[in-house]
Amino acid sequence: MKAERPSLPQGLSVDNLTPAAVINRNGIIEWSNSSVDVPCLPVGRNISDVVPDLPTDDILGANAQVKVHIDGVEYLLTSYPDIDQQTTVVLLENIDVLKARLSFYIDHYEILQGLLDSPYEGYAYVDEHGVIRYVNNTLAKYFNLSVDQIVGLNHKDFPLDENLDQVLKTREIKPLGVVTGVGNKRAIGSIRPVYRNGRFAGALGRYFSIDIKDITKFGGEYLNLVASMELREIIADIDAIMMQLHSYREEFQRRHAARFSVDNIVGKSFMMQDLKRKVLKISKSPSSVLIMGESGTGKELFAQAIHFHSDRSSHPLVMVNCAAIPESLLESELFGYVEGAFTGARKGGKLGKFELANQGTIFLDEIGDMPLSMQAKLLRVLQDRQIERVGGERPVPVDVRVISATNKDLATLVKEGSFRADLYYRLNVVTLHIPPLRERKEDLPDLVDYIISVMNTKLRRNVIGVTEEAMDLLMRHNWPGNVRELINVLEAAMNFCGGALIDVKDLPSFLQSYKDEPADIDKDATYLQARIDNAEKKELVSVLEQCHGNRKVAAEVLGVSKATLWRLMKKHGLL
Ligand SMILES: Nc1ncnc2c1ncn2[C@@H]1O[C@H](COP(=O)(O)OP(=O)(O)OP(=O)(O)O)[C@@H](O)[C@H]1O
Repeated sequence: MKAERPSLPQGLSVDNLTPAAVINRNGIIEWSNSSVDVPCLPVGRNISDVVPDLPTDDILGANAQVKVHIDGVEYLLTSYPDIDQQTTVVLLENIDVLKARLSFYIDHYEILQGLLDSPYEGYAYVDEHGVIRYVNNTLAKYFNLSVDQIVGLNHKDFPLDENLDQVLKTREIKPLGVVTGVGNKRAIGSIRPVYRNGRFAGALGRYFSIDIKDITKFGGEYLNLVASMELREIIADIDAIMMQLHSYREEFQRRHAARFSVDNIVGKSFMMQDLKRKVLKISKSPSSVLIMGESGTGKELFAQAIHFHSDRSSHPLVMVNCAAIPESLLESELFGYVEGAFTGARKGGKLGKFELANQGTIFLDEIGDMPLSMQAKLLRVLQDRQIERVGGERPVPVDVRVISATNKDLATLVKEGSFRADLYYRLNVVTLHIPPLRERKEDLPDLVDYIISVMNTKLRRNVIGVTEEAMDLLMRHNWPGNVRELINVLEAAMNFCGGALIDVKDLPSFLQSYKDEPADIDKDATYLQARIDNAEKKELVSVLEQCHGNRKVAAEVLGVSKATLWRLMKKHGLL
Protein backbone atom coordinates (compact mmCIF):
# COMPACT_ATOMS: atom_id res chain seq x y z
CA MET A 1 0.00 0.00 0.00
CA LYS A 2 1.28 3.39 -0.85
CA ALA A 3 2.03 5.53 2.24
CA GLU A 4 0.45 8.94 2.48
CA ARG A 5 2.86 11.67 1.48
CA PRO A 6 4.11 13.78 4.42
CA SER A 7 4.14 17.56 3.87
CA LEU A 8 6.99 18.80 1.69
CA PRO A 9 9.22 21.76 2.53
CA GLN A 10 7.70 25.09 1.36
CA GLY A 11 8.22 25.86 -2.31
CA LEU A 12 9.07 22.26 -3.24
CA SER A 13 6.84 20.37 -5.61
CA VAL A 14 7.41 16.82 -6.73
CA ASP A 15 6.19 15.26 -9.96
CA ASN A 16 5.91 11.55 -10.67
CA LEU A 17 8.80 11.46 -13.13
CA THR A 18 11.56 12.43 -10.69
CA PRO A 19 12.05 9.78 -7.98
CA ALA A 20 11.51 11.42 -4.58
CA ALA A 21 11.31 10.19 -1.01
CA VAL A 22 10.72 11.46 2.50
CA ILE A 23 13.09 9.88 5.05
CA ASN A 24 13.04 10.15 8.83
CA ARG A 25 15.94 11.02 11.16
CA ASN A 26 17.14 7.42 11.06
CA GLY A 27 17.28 7.26 7.31
CA ILE A 28 14.14 5.09 6.94
CA ILE A 29 12.09 5.84 3.82
CA GLU A 30 8.63 6.86 5.08
CA TRP A 31 7.10 7.88 1.73
CA SER A 32 8.17 7.55 -1.87
CA ASN A 33 6.59 8.49 -5.21
CA SER A 34 8.48 5.73 -6.94
CA SER A 35 7.59 2.80 -4.69
CA VAL A 36 5.09 1.41 -7.18
CA ASP A 37 6.10 2.65 -10.65
CA VAL A 38 9.90 2.80 -10.30
CA PRO A 39 10.73 0.97 -7.07
CA CYS A 40 14.18 2.47 -6.57
CA LEU A 41 13.25 4.11 -3.23
CA PRO A 42 11.07 1.49 -1.49
CA VAL A 43 9.16 2.59 1.63
CA GLY A 44 10.39 1.01 4.89
CA ARG A 45 13.99 0.51 3.71
CA ASN A 46 16.94 2.51 4.97
CA ILE A 47 18.17 4.93 2.34
CA SER A 48 21.78 3.83 2.86
CA ASP A 49 20.81 0.29 1.83
CA VAL A 50 19.27 1.54 -1.40
CA VAL A 51 21.95 4.12 -2.20
CA PRO A 52 25.21 2.42 -1.18
CA ASP A 53 27.58 5.37 -1.71
CA LEU A 54 25.32 7.92 0.06
CA PRO A 55 27.03 10.10 2.72
CA THR A 56 23.90 9.80 4.91
CA ASP A 57 25.14 12.11 7.66
CA ASP A 58 25.66 14.91 5.12
CA ILE A 59 22.15 14.84 3.79
CA LEU A 60 19.97 14.04 6.83
CA GLY A 61 18.41 17.28 8.05
CA ALA A 62 20.51 19.28 5.57
CA ASN A 63 20.18 20.86 2.16
CA ALA A 64 22.79 19.14 0.01
CA GLN A 65 23.51 17.89 -3.49
CA VAL A 66 25.57 14.77 -4.09
CA LYS A 67 26.32 12.43 -6.97
CA VAL A 68 25.20 8.83 -6.21
CA HIS A 69 24.81 5.48 -8.01
CA ILE A 70 21.87 3.11 -7.93
CA ASP A 71 22.15 -0.09 -9.94
CA GLY A 72 24.98 1.45 -12.01
CA VAL A 73 22.95 4.55 -12.94
CA GLU A 74 24.37 7.93 -11.99
CA TYR A 75 21.97 10.30 -10.15
CA LEU A 76 22.15 13.79 -8.71
CA LEU A 77 20.58 13.54 -5.25
CA THR A 78 19.27 16.70 -3.68
CA SER A 79 18.08 16.83 -0.08
CA TYR A 80 15.67 19.33 1.48
CA PRO A 81 15.23 19.23 5.30
CA ASP A 82 11.79 19.81 6.79
CA ILE A 83 11.49 22.91 8.92
CA ASP A 84 11.60 20.92 12.22
CA GLN A 85 14.44 18.73 10.84
CA GLN A 86 12.41 15.59 11.64
CA THR A 87 12.27 14.49 8.02
CA THR A 88 14.25 15.10 4.86
CA VAL A 89 13.03 15.03 1.27
CA VAL A 90 15.40 13.56 -1.31
CA LEU A 91 15.08 13.92 -5.09
CA LEU A 92 16.97 11.75 -7.57
CA GLU A 93 17.67 13.17 -11.04
CA ASN A 94 19.26 10.98 -13.69
CA ILE A 95 22.49 12.77 -14.66
CA ASP A 96 22.37 11.62 -18.30
CA VAL A 97 18.83 13.01 -18.60
CA LEU A 98 19.93 16.25 -16.96
CA LYS A 99 22.85 16.61 -19.39
CA ALA A 100 20.58 16.00 -22.41
CA ARG A 101 18.07 18.54 -21.13
CA LEU A 102 20.80 21.08 -20.53
CA SER A 103 22.23 20.71 -24.01
CA PHE A 104 18.70 21.05 -25.44
CA TYR A 105 18.29 24.33 -23.52
CA ILE A 106 21.72 25.57 -24.56
CA ASP A 107 20.95 24.85 -28.24
CA HIS A 108 17.61 26.57 -27.99
CA TYR A 109 19.05 29.45 -26.07
CA GLU A 110 21.58 30.01 -28.87
CA ILE A 111 18.90 29.78 -31.53
CA LEU A 112 16.69 32.21 -29.63
CA GLN A 113 19.60 34.56 -29.01
CA GLY A 114 20.39 34.45 -32.76
CA LEU A 115 16.82 35.36 -33.57
CA LEU A 116 16.67 38.14 -31.03
CA ASP A 117 19.93 39.60 -32.31
CA SER A 118 18.46 39.90 -35.81
CA PRO A 119 19.43 43.15 -37.52
CA TYR A 120 16.12 43.12 -39.42
CA GLU A 121 13.70 42.70 -36.58
CA GLY A 122 13.16 44.66 -33.42
CA TYR A 123 11.99 42.84 -30.27
CA ALA A 124 10.65 44.22 -27.04
CA TYR A 125 9.27 42.63 -23.90
CA VAL A 126 7.31 44.66 -21.38
CA ASP A 127 6.19 43.07 -18.11
CA GLU A 128 2.64 43.12 -16.78
CA HIS A 129 3.36 46.38 -14.89
CA GLY A 130 4.43 48.12 -18.09
CA VAL A 131 8.17 48.07 -17.31
CA ILE A 132 10.37 47.47 -20.36
CA ARG A 133 12.37 44.35 -19.51
CA TYR A 134 13.99 43.64 -22.84
CA VAL A 135 14.72 45.32 -26.18
CA ASN A 136 17.17 44.03 -28.74
CA ASN A 137 19.90 46.13 -30.34
CA THR A 138 17.92 46.64 -33.53
CA LEU A 139 15.03 48.27 -31.70
CA ALA A 140 17.35 50.33 -29.48
CA LYS A 141 19.03 51.68 -32.64
CA TYR A 142 15.69 53.07 -33.80
CA PHE A 143 15.92 55.48 -30.93
CA ASN A 144 19.67 56.07 -31.16
CA LEU A 145 19.93 54.67 -27.63
CA SER A 146 21.66 51.70 -26.06
CA VAL A 147 19.69 48.71 -24.77
CA ASP A 148 20.66 49.64 -21.18
CA GLN A 149 19.23 53.13 -21.57
CA ILE A 150 15.81 51.69 -22.42
CA VAL A 151 15.52 48.60 -20.22
CA GLY A 152 13.93 49.48 -16.88
CA LEU A 153 11.90 52.41 -18.21
CA ASN A 154 8.13 52.40 -17.90
CA HIS A 155 6.55 52.17 -21.35
CA LYS A 156 4.54 55.32 -20.56
CA ASP A 157 7.80 57.26 -20.53
CA PHE A 158 8.99 55.76 -23.79
CA PRO A 159 7.41 55.78 -27.27
CA LEU A 160 7.18 52.05 -27.92
CA ASP A 161 4.32 50.48 -29.93
CA GLU A 162 1.25 52.73 -29.94
CA ASN A 163 -0.91 49.63 -29.20
CA LEU A 164 1.04 48.53 -26.13
CA ASP A 165 -1.22 50.16 -23.57
CA GLN A 166 -4.22 48.42 -25.07
CA VAL A 167 -2.55 44.99 -25.06
CA LEU A 168 -1.62 45.38 -21.39
CA LYS A 169 -5.25 46.28 -20.65
CA THR A 170 -7.16 43.89 -22.92
CA ARG A 171 -4.50 41.11 -23.05
CA GLU A 172 -5.35 40.61 -26.73
CA ILE A 173 -2.96 40.54 -29.68
CA LYS A 174 -2.76 43.77 -31.76
CA PRO A 175 -1.32 43.56 -35.29
CA LEU A 176 -0.02 46.45 -37.42
CA GLY A 177 1.32 48.57 -34.59
CA VAL A 178 3.82 51.24 -35.53
CA VAL A 179 7.00 52.18 -33.70
CA THR A 180 8.33 55.58 -34.67
CA GLY A 181 11.93 56.13 -33.76
CA VAL A 182 14.15 59.17 -34.21
CA GLY A 183 14.46 60.80 -37.63
CA ASN A 184 11.05 59.39 -38.42
CA LYS A 185 12.41 55.85 -38.75
CA ARG A 186 9.40 53.60 -38.72
CA ALA A 187 8.83 49.93 -38.03
CA ILE A 188 5.63 47.97 -38.23
CA GLY A 189 4.75 44.82 -36.34
CA SER A 190 2.54 43.14 -33.82
CA ILE A 191 2.40 43.00 -30.07
CA ARG A 192 0.91 40.09 -28.17
CA PRO A 193 0.26 39.12 -24.56
CA VAL A 194 2.66 36.71 -22.84
CA TYR A 195 1.64 34.15 -20.19
CA ARG A 196 3.96 32.35 -17.78
CA ASN A 197 2.67 29.32 -15.86
CA GLY A 198 -0.82 30.37 -16.95
CA ARG A 199 -0.37 33.88 -15.47
CA PHE A 200 -0.40 37.06 -17.59
CA ALA A 201 3.21 38.24 -17.70
CA GLY A 202 3.23 41.25 -20.04
CA ALA A 203 3.55 41.75 -23.80
CA LEU A 204 6.04 40.85 -26.51
CA GLY A 205 6.45 43.00 -29.63
CA ARG A 206 8.15 42.13 -32.89
CA TYR A 207 8.81 44.77 -35.59
CA PHE A 208 10.12 45.09 -39.14
CA SER A 209 11.57 48.23 -40.57
CA ILE A 210 9.38 49.82 -43.22
CA ASP A 211 12.12 52.17 -44.24
CA ILE A 212 12.80 51.40 -47.90
CA LYS A 213 16.50 52.25 -47.42
CA ASP A 214 16.78 49.54 -44.76
CA ILE A 215 14.94 47.06 -46.96
CA THR A 216 17.32 47.57 -49.86
CA LYS A 217 20.31 47.60 -47.52
CA PHE A 218 19.35 44.14 -46.23
CA GLY A 219 19.08 42.98 -49.85
CA GLY A 220 18.72 39.26 -50.47
CA GLU A 221 18.65 38.38 -46.82
CA TYR A 222 15.74 40.66 -46.33
CA LEU A 223 13.94 39.01 -49.19
CA ASN A 224 14.33 35.66 -47.42
CA LEU A 225 12.48 37.21 -44.57
CA VAL A 226 9.79 38.36 -46.96
CA ALA A 227 8.98 34.68 -47.28
CA SER A 228 7.80 34.71 -43.70
CA MET A 229 4.03 34.60 -43.58
CA GLU A 230 3.68 37.42 -41.13
CA LEU A 231 5.67 39.84 -43.22
CA ARG A 232 3.86 38.78 -46.36
CA GLU A 233 0.55 39.53 -44.70
CA ILE A 234 1.77 42.92 -43.61
CA ILE A 235 3.05 43.70 -47.09
CA ALA A 236 -0.29 42.60 -48.56
CA ASP A 237 -2.06 44.96 -46.14
CA ILE A 238 0.28 47.80 -47.09
CA ASP A 239 -0.27 47.04 -50.79
CA ALA A 240 -4.03 47.18 -50.32
CA ILE A 241 -3.74 50.49 -48.47
CA MET A 242 -1.44 51.88 -51.19
CA MET A 243 -3.87 50.83 -53.91
CA GLN A 244 -6.73 52.49 -52.09
CA LEU A 245 -4.62 55.61 -51.64
CA HIS A 246 -3.79 55.59 -55.33
CA SER A 247 -7.44 55.44 -56.35
CA TYR A 248 -8.36 58.22 -53.90
CA ARG A 249 -5.51 60.29 -55.38
CA GLU A 250 -6.80 59.72 -58.88
CA GLU A 251 -10.31 60.67 -57.85
CA PHE A 252 -9.00 63.77 -56.10
CA GLN A 253 -6.94 64.63 -59.16
CA ARG A 254 -9.96 64.20 -61.42
CA ARG A 255 -12.06 66.51 -59.25
CA HIS A 256 -9.30 69.09 -59.00
CA ALA A 257 -8.17 69.21 -62.61
CA ALA A 258 -8.27 72.58 -64.37
CA ARG A 259 -11.43 72.71 -66.47
CA PHE A 260 -10.68 75.82 -68.53
CA SER A 261 -7.94 76.79 -70.94
CA VAL A 262 -7.37 80.18 -72.60
CA ASP A 263 -9.71 79.02 -75.37
CA ASN A 264 -12.53 79.08 -72.84
CA ILE A 265 -11.88 82.71 -72.01
CA VAL A 266 -14.21 84.73 -74.23
CA GLY A 267 -13.08 88.14 -75.44
CA LYS A 268 -11.32 89.51 -78.50
CA SER A 269 -10.65 92.97 -77.08
CA PHE A 270 -7.02 93.91 -77.21
CA MET A 271 -6.79 93.74 -73.42
CA MET A 272 -8.15 90.20 -73.31
CA GLN A 273 -5.96 89.03 -76.21
CA ASP A 274 -2.96 90.48 -74.46
CA LEU A 275 -3.89 88.75 -71.17
CA LYS A 276 -4.33 85.40 -72.89
CA ARG A 277 -0.89 85.74 -74.49
CA LYS A 278 0.57 86.49 -71.04
CA VAL A 279 -1.16 83.44 -69.54
CA LEU A 280 0.48 81.16 -72.11
CA LYS A 281 3.86 82.71 -71.35
CA ILE A 282 3.73 82.61 -67.56
CA SER A 283 2.07 79.24 -67.22
CA LYS A 284 5.37 77.41 -67.72
CA SER A 285 7.16 79.34 -64.99
CA PRO A 286 7.07 78.41 -61.28
CA SER A 287 6.68 82.08 -60.21
CA SER A 288 3.81 83.20 -58.02
CA VAL A 289 1.04 85.06 -59.80
CA LEU A 290 -1.25 87.72 -58.39
CA ILE A 291 -4.51 88.26 -60.30
CA MET A 292 -6.23 91.57 -59.63
CA GLY A 293 -9.64 92.59 -60.84
CA GLU A 294 -13.12 93.51 -59.73
CA SER A 295 -15.50 90.81 -58.60
CA GLY A 296 -16.88 88.71 -61.45
CA THR A 297 -14.26 89.67 -64.03
CA GLY A 298 -13.01 86.09 -64.42
CA LYS A 299 -10.01 85.90 -62.06
CA GLU A 300 -10.71 82.27 -61.20
CA LEU A 301 -11.06 81.47 -64.90
CA PHE A 302 -7.58 82.88 -65.50
CA ALA A 303 -6.14 80.87 -62.58
CA GLN A 304 -7.63 77.72 -64.13
CA ALA A 305 -6.11 78.55 -67.51
CA ILE A 306 -2.64 79.17 -66.01
CA HIS A 307 -2.74 75.76 -64.31
CA PHE A 308 -4.18 74.12 -67.44
CA HIS A 309 -1.26 75.24 -69.61
CA SER A 310 1.42 74.57 -66.97
CA ASP A 311 3.59 71.47 -66.51
CA ARG A 312 1.69 70.93 -63.30
CA SER A 313 -1.62 70.26 -65.00
CA SER A 314 -1.51 66.52 -64.27
CA HIS A 315 -1.50 67.42 -60.56
CA PRO A 316 -4.29 69.07 -58.58
CA LEU A 317 -5.43 72.68 -58.69
CA VAL A 318 -6.73 73.34 -55.18
CA MET A 319 -8.99 76.34 -54.59
CA VAL A 320 -9.14 78.15 -51.26
CA ASN A 321 -11.42 81.10 -50.60
CA CYS A 322 -9.55 82.86 -47.83
CA ALA A 323 -12.54 85.09 -47.00
CA ALA A 324 -14.94 82.15 -46.59
CA ILE A 325 -12.96 80.29 -43.92
CA PRO A 326 -13.12 81.52 -40.29
CA GLU A 327 -9.78 82.79 -39.02
CA SER A 328 -9.62 80.06 -36.35
CA LEU A 329 -9.83 77.31 -38.99
CA LEU A 330 -7.71 78.84 -41.72
CA GLU A 331 -4.38 77.49 -40.48
CA SER A 332 -5.61 73.89 -40.19
CA GLU A 333 -7.38 74.18 -43.57
CA LEU A 334 -4.21 75.36 -45.27
CA PHE A 335 -1.62 73.28 -43.44
CA GLY A 336 -3.62 70.35 -41.99
CA TYR A 337 -3.37 68.94 -38.50
CA VAL A 338 -2.17 65.81 -36.73
CA GLU A 339 -4.35 63.48 -34.70
CA GLY A 340 -5.20 64.92 -31.29
CA ALA A 341 -4.02 68.44 -32.28
CA PHE A 342 -7.14 69.97 -30.70
CA THR A 343 -10.53 68.97 -29.30
CA GLY A 344 -12.66 67.70 -32.16
CA ALA A 345 -9.66 66.94 -34.38
CA ARG A 346 -10.37 64.05 -36.73
CA LYS A 347 -8.82 60.65 -35.94
CA GLY A 348 -5.72 60.19 -38.07
CA GLY A 349 -5.43 63.98 -38.62
CA LYS A 350 -6.23 65.83 -41.84
CA LEU A 351 -4.18 66.95 -44.82
CA GLY A 352 -4.15 70.65 -45.52
CA LYS A 353 -4.77 72.31 -48.90
CA PHE A 354 -1.04 72.87 -49.46
CA GLU A 355 -0.26 69.16 -49.13
CA LEU A 356 -3.26 68.27 -51.29
CA ALA A 357 -1.94 70.62 -53.96
CA ASN A 358 1.56 69.11 -53.85
CA GLN A 359 3.24 69.29 -57.27
CA GLY A 360 0.22 71.22 -58.48
CA THR A 361 -1.16 74.71 -57.91
CA ILE A 362 -2.98 76.36 -55.03
CA PHE A 363 -5.37 79.22 -55.82
CA LEU A 364 -5.74 81.56 -52.86
CA ASP A 365 -8.82 83.60 -53.73
CA GLU A 366 -9.66 86.80 -51.80
CA ILE A 367 -6.08 86.92 -50.47
CA GLY A 368 -6.70 90.53 -49.33
CA ASP A 369 -8.99 89.13 -46.62
CA MET A 370 -6.35 86.90 -45.09
CA PRO A 371 -5.77 87.77 -41.39
CA LEU A 372 -2.34 89.22 -40.54
CA SER A 373 -1.44 86.26 -38.29
CA MET A 374 -1.94 83.88 -41.21
CA GLN A 375 -0.09 86.16 -43.60
CA ALA A 376 3.08 85.62 -41.51
CA LYS A 377 2.65 81.83 -41.68
CA LEU A 378 1.95 81.90 -45.43
CA LEU A 379 5.07 83.99 -45.99
CA ARG A 380 7.17 81.36 -44.17
CA VAL A 381 5.71 78.63 -46.38
CA LEU A 382 6.54 80.59 -49.54
CA GLN A 383 10.08 81.21 -48.31
CA ASP A 384 10.89 77.76 -46.91
CA ARG A 385 8.76 75.68 -49.27
CA GLN A 386 7.62 73.56 -46.34
CA ILE A 387 4.57 73.52 -44.10
CA GLU A 388 3.99 72.56 -40.50
CA ARG A 389 0.78 70.73 -39.65
CA VAL A 390 -1.08 72.08 -36.61
CA GLY A 391 0.17 70.01 -33.64
CA GLY A 392 2.87 68.43 -35.82
CA GLU A 393 6.51 68.27 -34.83
CA ARG A 394 8.31 68.18 -38.12
CA PRO A 395 8.06 70.32 -41.26
CA VAL A 396 6.73 68.72 -44.45
CA PRO A 397 8.27 69.84 -47.77
CA VAL A 398 5.75 70.97 -50.40
CA ASP A 399 6.15 71.84 -54.06
CA VAL A 400 3.23 74.10 -54.87
CA ARG A 401 2.78 77.02 -57.23
CA VAL A 402 0.79 79.82 -55.67
CA ILE A 403 -1.73 81.87 -57.62
CA SER A 404 -3.58 84.41 -55.54
CA ALA A 405 -6.39 86.77 -56.45
CA THR A 406 -8.05 89.78 -54.96
CA ASN A 407 -10.57 92.45 -55.86
CA LYS A 408 -8.98 94.77 -53.32
CA ASP A 409 -6.13 97.15 -53.95
CA LEU A 410 -3.35 95.29 -52.13
CA ALA A 411 -0.90 98.18 -52.44
CA THR A 412 -3.34 100.36 -50.46
CA LEU A 413 -3.85 97.58 -47.89
CA VAL A 414 -0.06 97.47 -47.47
CA LYS A 415 0.01 101.23 -46.89
CA GLU A 416 -2.82 100.94 -44.36
CA GLY A 417 -0.93 98.16 -42.55
CA SER A 418 -3.52 95.42 -43.02
CA PHE A 419 -1.41 93.49 -45.55
CA ARG A 420 2.26 92.58 -45.08
CA ALA A 421 4.54 94.25 -47.60
CA ASP A 422 6.94 91.27 -47.69
CA LEU A 423 4.08 88.90 -48.51
CA TYR A 424 2.75 91.30 -51.14
CA TYR A 425 6.10 91.23 -52.96
CA ARG A 426 6.30 87.44 -52.69
CA LEU A 427 2.86 86.97 -54.22
CA ASN A 428 3.22 89.70 -56.75
CA VAL A 429 6.09 88.28 -58.83
CA VAL A 430 3.83 88.31 -61.89
CA THR A 431 0.64 90.38 -61.91
CA LEU A 432 -2.39 90.08 -64.16
CA HIS A 433 -4.91 92.93 -64.13
CA ILE A 434 -8.28 91.77 -65.44
CA PRO A 435 -10.09 94.85 -66.72
CA PRO A 436 -13.73 95.37 -65.74
CA LEU A 437 -16.34 94.65 -68.43
CA ARG A 438 -17.21 98.35 -68.80
CA GLU A 439 -13.69 98.98 -70.12
CA ARG A 440 -13.97 96.30 -72.80
CA LYS A 441 -17.54 96.49 -73.95
CA GLU A 442 -16.49 95.27 -77.36
CA ASP A 443 -16.31 91.81 -75.71
CA LEU A 444 -19.98 92.02 -74.75
CA PRO A 445 -21.53 90.59 -77.97
CA ASP A 446 -19.25 87.54 -77.87
CA LEU A 447 -19.88 87.04 -74.17
CA VAL A 448 -23.65 87.28 -74.75
CA ASP A 449 -23.47 84.60 -77.48
CA TYR A 450 -21.32 82.35 -75.30
CA ILE A 451 -23.52 82.72 -72.22
CA ILE A 452 -26.71 82.07 -74.25
CA SER A 453 -25.24 78.84 -75.64
CA VAL A 454 -24.27 77.66 -72.14
CA MET A 455 -27.74 78.61 -70.80
CA ASN A 456 -29.47 76.82 -73.69
CA THR A 457 -27.92 73.59 -72.44
CA LYS A 458 -28.65 74.35 -68.81
CA LEU A 459 -32.26 75.50 -69.34
CA ARG A 460 -32.97 73.21 -72.33
CA ARG A 461 -33.83 76.19 -74.52
CA ASN A 462 -33.07 77.15 -78.10
CA VAL A 463 -32.47 80.88 -77.90
CA ILE A 464 -30.29 82.17 -80.74
CA GLY A 465 -29.40 85.67 -79.54
CA VAL A 466 -30.67 89.11 -78.52
CA THR A 467 -32.48 91.73 -80.59
CA GLU A 468 -30.57 94.81 -81.71
CA GLU A 469 -32.56 96.98 -79.25
CA ALA A 470 -31.80 94.62 -76.37
CA MET A 471 -28.10 94.61 -77.28
CA ASP A 472 -28.17 98.40 -77.33
CA LEU A 473 -29.44 98.43 -73.71
CA LEU A 474 -26.86 95.83 -72.63
CA MET A 475 -24.17 98.06 -74.15
CA ARG A 476 -25.35 101.08 -72.18
CA HIS A 477 -25.06 99.40 -68.77
CA ASN A 478 -21.86 99.74 -66.75
CA TRP A 479 -21.83 96.16 -65.38
CA PRO A 480 -20.52 96.72 -61.84
CA GLY A 481 -20.86 92.97 -61.26
CA ASN A 482 -19.00 92.29 -64.52
CA VAL A 483 -19.40 88.95 -66.35
CA ARG A 484 -21.14 87.33 -63.38
CA GLU A 485 -23.82 90.05 -63.49
CA LEU A 486 -24.20 89.57 -67.25
CA ILE A 487 -24.67 85.81 -66.75
CA ASN A 488 -27.42 86.44 -64.16
CA VAL A 489 -29.22 88.99 -66.36
CA LEU A 490 -29.20 86.67 -69.39
CA GLU A 491 -30.32 83.64 -67.38
CA ALA A 492 -33.27 85.62 -66.02
CA ALA A 493 -34.09 86.97 -69.50
CA MET A 494 -34.04 83.47 -71.01
CA ASN A 495 -36.58 82.39 -68.43
CA PHE A 496 -38.92 85.21 -69.53
CA CYS A 497 -38.35 85.13 -73.27
CA GLY A 498 -40.75 82.96 -75.21
CA GLY A 499 -39.15 83.22 -78.68
CA ALA A 500 -35.77 82.67 -80.28
CA LEU A 501 -34.46 86.15 -79.46
CA ILE A 502 -34.16 87.93 -76.13
CA ASP A 503 -35.97 91.23 -76.46
CA VAL A 504 -36.02 94.45 -74.41
CA LYS A 505 -39.14 93.34 -72.51
CA ASP A 506 -37.27 90.23 -71.24
CA LEU A 507 -34.56 92.33 -69.66
CA PRO A 508 -34.71 93.53 -66.02
CA SER A 509 -36.38 96.92 -65.50
CA PHE A 510 -33.12 98.73 -64.60
CA LEU A 511 -31.86 97.90 -68.11
CA GLN A 512 -35.18 98.74 -69.77
CA SER A 513 -35.08 102.18 -68.16
CA TYR A 514 -32.01 103.07 -70.27
CA LYS A 515 -34.20 103.28 -73.34
CA ASP A 516 -35.97 106.38 -71.87
CA GLU A 517 -32.63 108.08 -71.23
CA PRO A 518 -31.13 110.19 -73.96
CA ALA A 519 -28.21 108.45 -75.56
CA ASP A 520 -25.06 109.33 -73.69
CA ILE A 521 -23.05 110.79 -76.54
CA ASP A 522 -19.87 110.75 -74.46
CA LYS A 523 -20.28 107.13 -73.48
CA ASP A 524 -21.17 106.11 -77.01
CA ALA A 525 -18.25 108.07 -78.37
CA THR A 526 -15.91 106.42 -75.87
CA TYR A 527 -17.21 103.05 -76.87
CA LEU A 528 -16.83 103.87 -80.58
CA GLN A 529 -13.34 105.21 -80.02
CA ALA A 530 -12.43 102.01 -78.15
CA ARG A 531 -13.56 99.95 -81.12
CA ILE A 532 -11.60 102.10 -83.58
CA ASP A 533 -8.50 101.88 -81.41
CA ASN A 534 -8.89 98.17 -81.12
CA ALA A 535 -9.25 97.71 -84.88
CA GLU A 536 -6.26 99.97 -85.47
CA LYS A 537 -4.09 97.95 -83.11
CA LYS A 538 -5.21 94.66 -84.57
CA GLU A 539 -4.27 95.82 -88.04
CA LEU A 540 -0.89 97.09 -86.83
CA VAL A 541 -0.04 93.81 -85.09
CA SER A 542 -1.09 91.75 -88.07
CA VAL A 543 0.94 93.80 -90.59
CA LEU A 544 4.02 93.83 -88.33
CA GLU A 545 3.74 90.06 -88.01
CA GLN A 546 3.44 89.64 -91.79
CA CYS A 547 6.53 91.81 -92.27
CA HIS A 548 8.43 89.92 -89.55
CA GLY A 549 8.80 93.14 -87.56
CA ASN A 550 10.44 95.07 -90.43
CA ARG A 551 9.09 98.58 -89.77
CA LYS A 552 10.16 100.06 -93.09
CA VAL A 553 8.19 97.42 -95.05
CA ALA A 554 5.27 97.62 -92.57
CA ALA A 555 5.03 101.41 -93.01
CA GLU A 556 4.90 100.91 -96.79
CA VAL A 557 2.18 98.25 -96.53
CA LEU A 558 0.13 100.50 -94.25
CA GLY A 559 0.73 103.55 -96.43
CA VAL A 560 2.07 105.70 -93.56
CA SER A 561 5.41 107.29 -92.86
CA LYS A 562 7.94 105.57 -90.64
CA ALA A 563 7.38 108.31 -88.01
CA THR A 564 3.62 107.72 -88.01
CA LEU A 565 4.18 103.99 -87.67
CA TRP A 566 6.45 104.60 -84.68
CA ARG A 567 3.84 106.93 -83.08
CA LEU A 568 1.08 104.34 -83.59
CA MET A 569 3.22 101.56 -82.15
CA LYS A 570 3.98 103.70 -79.10
CA LYS A 571 0.30 104.54 -78.65
CA HIS A 572 -0.62 100.85 -78.59
CA GLY A 573 2.24 99.78 -76.38
CA LEU A 574 3.97 97.78 -79.11
CA LEU A 575 7.42 99.25 -78.64
N1 LIG B 1 -13.93 86.07 -70.27
C1 LIG B 1 -14.80 85.17 -69.83
N2 LIG B 1 -15.24 84.21 -70.64
C2 LIG B 1 -16.15 83.31 -70.24
N3 LIG B 1 -16.67 83.28 -68.99
C3 LIG B 1 -16.26 84.22 -68.14
C4 LIG B 1 -15.32 85.22 -68.51
N4 LIG B 1 -15.09 86.00 -67.45
C5 LIG B 1 -15.84 85.52 -66.46
N5 LIG B 1 -16.56 84.45 -66.86
C6 LIG B 1 -17.52 83.70 -66.05
O1 LIG B 1 -18.05 84.61 -65.10
C7 LIG B 1 -18.23 84.00 -63.84
C8 LIG B 1 -17.43 84.76 -62.80
O2 LIG B 1 -16.05 84.57 -63.08
P1 LIG B 1 -14.96 84.28 -61.94
O3 LIG B 1 -15.59 83.51 -60.81
O4 LIG B 1 -13.76 83.72 -62.57
O5 LIG B 1 -14.72 85.75 -61.44
P2 LIG B 1 -13.83 86.27 -60.25
O6 LIG B 1 -13.16 87.51 -60.74
O7 LIG B 1 -12.97 85.18 -59.74
O8 LIG B 1 -14.93 86.65 -59.18
P3 LIG B 1 -14.77 86.89 -57.61
O9 LIG B 1 -13.78 87.99 -57.39
O10 LIG B 1 -16.15 87.29 -57.18
O11 LIG B 1 -14.32 85.58 -57.04
C9 LIG B 1 -17.80 82.57 -64.00
O12 LIG B 1 -18.94 81.79 -64.29
C10 LIG B 1 -16.89 82.62 -65.20
O13 LIG B 1 -16.87 81.38 -65.87
